[in-house]
Amino acid sequence: MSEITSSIPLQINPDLQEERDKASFNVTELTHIIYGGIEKTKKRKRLEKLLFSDPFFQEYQNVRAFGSRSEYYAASVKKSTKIFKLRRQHKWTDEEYETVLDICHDDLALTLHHTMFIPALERLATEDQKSKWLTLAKQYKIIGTYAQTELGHGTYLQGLETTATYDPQTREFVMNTPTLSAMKWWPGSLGKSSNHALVLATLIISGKKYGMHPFLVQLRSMDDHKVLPGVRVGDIGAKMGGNSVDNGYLILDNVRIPRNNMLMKNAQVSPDGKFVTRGPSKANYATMMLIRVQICTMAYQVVSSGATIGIRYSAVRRQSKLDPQDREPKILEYQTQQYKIFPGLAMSYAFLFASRSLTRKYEEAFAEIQRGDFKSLPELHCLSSGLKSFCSEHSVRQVEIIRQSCGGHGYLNAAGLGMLVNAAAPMITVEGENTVMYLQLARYILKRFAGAMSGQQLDGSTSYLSMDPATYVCPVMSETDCRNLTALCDIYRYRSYMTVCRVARQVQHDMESDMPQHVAINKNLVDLVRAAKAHSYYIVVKDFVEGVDALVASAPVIKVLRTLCCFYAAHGIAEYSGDFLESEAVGLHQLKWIKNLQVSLLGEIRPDAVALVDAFDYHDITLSSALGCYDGNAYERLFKSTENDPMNKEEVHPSYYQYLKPFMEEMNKSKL
Ligand SMILES: CCCCCCCC(=O)SCCNC(=O)CCNC(=O)[C@H](O)C(C)(C)COP(=O)(O)OP(=O)(O)OC[C@H]1O[C@@H](n2cnc3c(N)ncnc32)[C@H](O)[C@@H]1OP(=O)(O)O
Ligand SMILES: Cc1cc2nc3c(=O)[nH]c(=O)nc-3n(C[C@H](O)[C@H](O)[C@H](O)COP(=O)(O)OP(=O)(O)OC[C@H]3O[C@@H](n4cnc5c(N)ncnc54)[C@H](O)[C@@H]3O)c2cc1C
Repeated sequence: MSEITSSIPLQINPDLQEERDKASFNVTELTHIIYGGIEKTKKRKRLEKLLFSDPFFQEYQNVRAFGSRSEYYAASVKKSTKIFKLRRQHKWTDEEYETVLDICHDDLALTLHHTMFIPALERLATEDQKSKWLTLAKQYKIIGTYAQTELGHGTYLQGLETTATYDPQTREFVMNTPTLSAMKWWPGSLGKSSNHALVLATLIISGKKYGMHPFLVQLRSMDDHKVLPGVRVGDIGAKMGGNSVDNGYLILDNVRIPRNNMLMKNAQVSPDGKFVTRGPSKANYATMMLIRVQICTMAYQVVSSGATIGIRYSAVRRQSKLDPQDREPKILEYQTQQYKIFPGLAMSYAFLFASRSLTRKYEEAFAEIQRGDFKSLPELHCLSSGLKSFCSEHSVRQVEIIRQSCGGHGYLNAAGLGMLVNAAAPMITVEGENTVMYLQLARYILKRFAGAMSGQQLDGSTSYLSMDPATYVCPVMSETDCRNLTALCDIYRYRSYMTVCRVARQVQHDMESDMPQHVAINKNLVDLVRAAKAHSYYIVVKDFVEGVDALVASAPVIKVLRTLCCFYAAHGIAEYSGDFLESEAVGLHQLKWIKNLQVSLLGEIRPDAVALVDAFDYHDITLSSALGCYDGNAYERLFKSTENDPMNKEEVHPSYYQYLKPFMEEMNKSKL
């Protein structure tokens, strides 16, 4: 009788324990740094315990893995409502609620209610409107979504076709979807869940268009959830990932809403149809900026989860031979394996510091904006656009590399990596498609560069554009200098400066050659995006270096973070060496030294790799990966995962009786 069973051993896999035993630093200390202190870590643990003591959270994993789309959606609605109830019961703050979402690590059916609907009401409604709608939304007496994107337009907001025409006779807006391409298409929680939507539509008064404004529209009856007259709403279909969310379509046919349902913080329509604005013209774009900032944090969570799975698995998987006399090594010993996974590990810490810095800037600017001071808005818009694009692009790419690094098992749903990649992929598209957002940053950088050229003293993230390039000497003079974080940061800064400078001069030259501005810009779009990427890379490296420099921590923690920071910067220079050489930020000698350093740092990070991912302190249910579990019993967990698979419920699958059996019988009788 075979002794092979799917029971999970009680002890930690010795290969993983061995890694933990040799860590050079205190993992708990680093965990506290990651979560912002002991109290916050403890609070997170308490929330984790509260959530995961409910068996539903375990069952949910099964539905997610094996349920139909409809079952998955239903389970996700159940999960959302459970969380909403807990939120009310425990009076969670926004921060605590966000922690809960991090712990759940999955798109919830009703996510948009908190991530966009409520923030939009907070940012776009007047105080009177808030006291009505925000209160109802916070008490879950209405459930809403943010319906902006249309079938024909997502990026180009000025092209939105949904109309809100003011009727002064009845003091109502008449909401319409005039064409097929005008139907709302994509909003999360719209198809089946929400009974209200914040519809972004072009305001029309007496035949004149006044741009995009927000209107609160009731979609479904509050008694039986039936769709109201004039409204057509449904789900847009299955997606690559995120199928717990009912992204929807919406068609409005002469739906009348009271005048007060236009959110009027930034612009008002008086009862007799007069239009007045307050604040900057882009004030109605405020909710998108908030989510762009949050996407940077999400990118950190995605890449750090991927790194945790990849590193733990690589420490327990043994394959092939290094030393022919020795046993098969852990695949983590192979330099190529380290080269696939450690960039994701270093990126996790880079994005942790960068997203923290961006969030701080956002909070400061938001407080100013609330006081009516909009001076930081352009800088924040561009910084968040660039970092949203940079962090999402790099994290999604890196997690896919990590998935590949787990070989065949990485392709299984039970590995958790495919789901992670598919759920993270939309970060590249949502809240402004990355290329378009990079171009928003590029436009800002060009203006700032022009300002610097005309002698303006710049501040903020672009202040370095005032530098005199003639004074630049590569700060890496010897191999040892390569470990100097400030020197590496300077190299990024100069590369960014030169990339910006080159494209700015080219655009200027093209325009001076009588090319219309839009032609000159389009001719240089690829280089403009390159400049925005170079600037974003510099900001992330700078935030990482400054973040580590400012840390108050033990020497071993500082040491390991400096090593990671150095690796992150060196790896970027090696990966994009063409750009760094072309901009003369480094010469061939320096590049060779930096590449050598990059490789030797792989070996330095290796002993601490497991401890560095343990510090993220992800719960097994959060990671949802047989390969990345804390105990390292990957094979047992993989085998165990097959038990719940409906494919294995019967010894003989019904398809045998339906198709295979008759086919075999026919073949056996055939004389051919
Ligand atoms: C939790 C995860 C859930 C995920 C849910 C996903 C939800 C969603 O996806 S909701 C839909 C998101 N949609 C988007 O993000 C749309 C992206 N498009 C846009 O934001 C705009 O169309 C955009 C910015 C590309 C162009 O805007 P447009 O009005 O044409 O302005 P544009 O002519 O380019 O710029 C005009 C000025 O406004 C500025 N500006 C543009 N946006 C902003 C802003 N948000 N804040 C401040 N200034 C801004 C520009 O910098 C520019 O300044 P300047 O004149 O000084 O150079
Ligand atoms: C999972 C998911 C959830 C979403 N949730 C919501 C939601 O809740 N609410 C909501 O309103 N929307 C939502 N959206 C829609 C999302 O915001 C849009 O898809 C996004 O803004 C991109 O717009 P688009 O689809 O029009 O892309 P497009 O603009 O059509 O992009 C296609 C290509 O055109 C290029 N392009 C377009 N314009 C330019 C330009 N000016 N310069 C250079 N290149 C350009 C882009 O770079 C891209 O390569 C969601 C989308 C997804 C995938």
